[in-house]
Amino acid sequence: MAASSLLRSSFISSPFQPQLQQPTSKIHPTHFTPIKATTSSPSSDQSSSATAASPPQSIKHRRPTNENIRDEARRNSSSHNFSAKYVPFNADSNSKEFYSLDEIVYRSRSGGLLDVQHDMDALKKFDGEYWRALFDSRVGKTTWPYGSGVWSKKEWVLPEIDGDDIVSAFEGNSNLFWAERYGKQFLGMNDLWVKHCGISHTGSFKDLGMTVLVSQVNRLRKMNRPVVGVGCASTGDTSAALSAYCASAGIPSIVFLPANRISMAQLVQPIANGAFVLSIDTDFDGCMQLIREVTAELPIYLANSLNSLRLEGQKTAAIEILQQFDWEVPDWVIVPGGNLGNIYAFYKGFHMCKELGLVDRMPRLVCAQAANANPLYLYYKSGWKEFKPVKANTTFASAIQIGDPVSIDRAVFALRNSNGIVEEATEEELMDAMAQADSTGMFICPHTGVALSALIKLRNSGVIGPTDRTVVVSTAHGLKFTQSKVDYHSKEIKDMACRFANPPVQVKADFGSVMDVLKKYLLSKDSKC
Ligand SMILES: Cc1ncc(COP(=O)(O)O)c(C=O)c1O
Ligand SMILES: N[C@@H](CCOP(=O)(O)O)C(=O)O
Repeated sequence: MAASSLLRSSFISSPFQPQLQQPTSKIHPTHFTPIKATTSSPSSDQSSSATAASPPQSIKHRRPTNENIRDEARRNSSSHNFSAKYVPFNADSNSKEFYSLDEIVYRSRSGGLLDVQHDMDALKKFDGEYWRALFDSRVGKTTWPYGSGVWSKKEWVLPEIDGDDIVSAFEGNSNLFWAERYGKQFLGMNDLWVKHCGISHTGSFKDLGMTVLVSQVNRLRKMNRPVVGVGCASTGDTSAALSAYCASAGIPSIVFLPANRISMAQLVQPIANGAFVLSIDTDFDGCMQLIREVTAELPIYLANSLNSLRLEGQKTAAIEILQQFDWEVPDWVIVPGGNLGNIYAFYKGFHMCKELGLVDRMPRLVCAQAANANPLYLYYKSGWKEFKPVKANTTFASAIQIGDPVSIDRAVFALRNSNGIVEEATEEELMDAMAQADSTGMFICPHTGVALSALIKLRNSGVIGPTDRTVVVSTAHGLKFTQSKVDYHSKEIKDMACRFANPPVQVKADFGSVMDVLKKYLLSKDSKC
C-alpha cells in the first residue's frame, strides 16, 4: 500500500454528509488581602480524615460538605462599585448614547458596532500593583469563579454579574509555550512563545468569550428577558464553544454552519452537545447574514463577536500573557484574523493594562490572514484607503475563511493604535509552517500556521529582530484539523510540494525487512549529526 493510502485507510468516511475578594479603596499592595482559603469550620468528615502526623497549622479546611463552590462564593461575596455599559464603538467624546448590559442590543443607533465601556474612574481607584497582585492571587485555584482565567479578571470583564449566574468551565490560564527549538532552528530567535489558546475546554479561544456571553444570557433569562435560545453563524469554533456552554447551563443553542466547509471534529462538537445544527448551503458570510436577520426577528440571542460581550472574555488572553511574563511586555503579538473580533480583544486587554498602570507600554500587534481570505490585508496594503469585502476562497485555515468581517472597524482601530502590521500567508506557506512547528513538538492548527508564516516573513525582512520577545497566538487545537495534516503528510495536495511531509513507511512483517529500514533511517540521522 502506498504511504498516502496507508494514511487515508485509517480515515473513516463522514456519517454527517450534508449537512475578593472585591477591592475596597485606592490601595497599595501592602493593604492587599489575597483570596483566603475558606475559614468555615471543617465537617466531621474532614476532621476524621486528618491524621496525627498532619502539621495542624498547614491544614486548610475544606468548605462544609453540604456546600458547593458556588455556595461558598456566595458566602464570601462582597460589594463593590465597578460597572460597565455598552457605548457606540469609537464614539465621539460628546456622545451620550449608552445601554445597560442587561439590554438586548448589538448595534448603536447609527448601525455601528458597540463596545463595552468600563467605569475606568472606579477601576483607577486601585493602582497597578493592586490589580497585578489580585490577579496573581487567583491563578490556578478552584475558587468560584476566579479559578477561571477569564473570571479571575471579573472586575474588568462583567463586574456586575452575580457569581451564581456565571457559566464557566474554568477556561483560560492556557499554556504560554516557549518555542525553544522552533525559534532557534527556523528563525534564529531565542524569545519566541506560543500562547496555546486552543488548549481549552472546546479546543479554541472562543471559550474565553463564550463563558461571558452565556453567563450574561443566563442572567437575562433569570430576569425573564425574552431569550429562548442563543444562536451563531460559525466556521466551527464559535459553534463548538456556544453549544458546550449552553449545554452546561441548560440553554438551547442554534448554530448555522456553512455546509462542507468545516472540519469533522468541529461539526461533531455542537451535535454532541445537543445544539440545533443547521448545515446551510452557503459560506460563512452567508450564514452570518442569515443569523443577523433571524436574531432580529426571533428571541434568539446573537453569540457572534458582533456582540461585544464576547470580546470582554477574549481580552483576558492578553492580560494573561502579561501576567505569564510577570508583567513584562512582549515586543510583538501575532494573531490570526478572520471575523476580526480577536485582534481588537487583544488590543483592548493590553490597553486596559497600560491605562490602569499594570504595565507601561503596549506590544506591537500583527494580524495574519490567509491569502485566500484577506480583506484586511488588502485594506492595509491600500494604506487604509478603501475597504472592500472579498469572496473568501477555500483555505486549509478554514475557520478564517471569511470575506466580510463584522469587526473590520475594530481591527483597524487596534492596528492603527498599536503601530500594527497585517501579513498574509499562501496555502503552501501556512501548511509548511504548521508542519515545521509540529516537527518541533507542537501540534498546531492551520490558523496558527498563518500566524507563524507572518512571523517568518517579518523575521526575514528584519522587522522582527532575533531577540525580540514575540508571542504567536495559537487559536485552536491541532486535533480539530487532523484532515489537513493527513492531506499534507500524504503529499496529496494539488500544486503543493509538501516539503516537510513525513509519511509512514510500509514494511513487511519480518525481522530482516524491519532491520533494513531502521538501519537506513539511523544512518540518515547519523550523517546529520
Ligand atoms: C481557530 C480560529 N483562529 C482564528 C480565528 C479568527 O478570529 P477572529 O474571527 O476573531 O478574527 C477564528 C475565528 O474566526 C478561529 O476559529
Ligand atoms: N472562526 C469563527 C468565525 C465567527 O467568528 P465570531 O468570533 O464572530 O463568532 C468561528 O469559529 O465560527
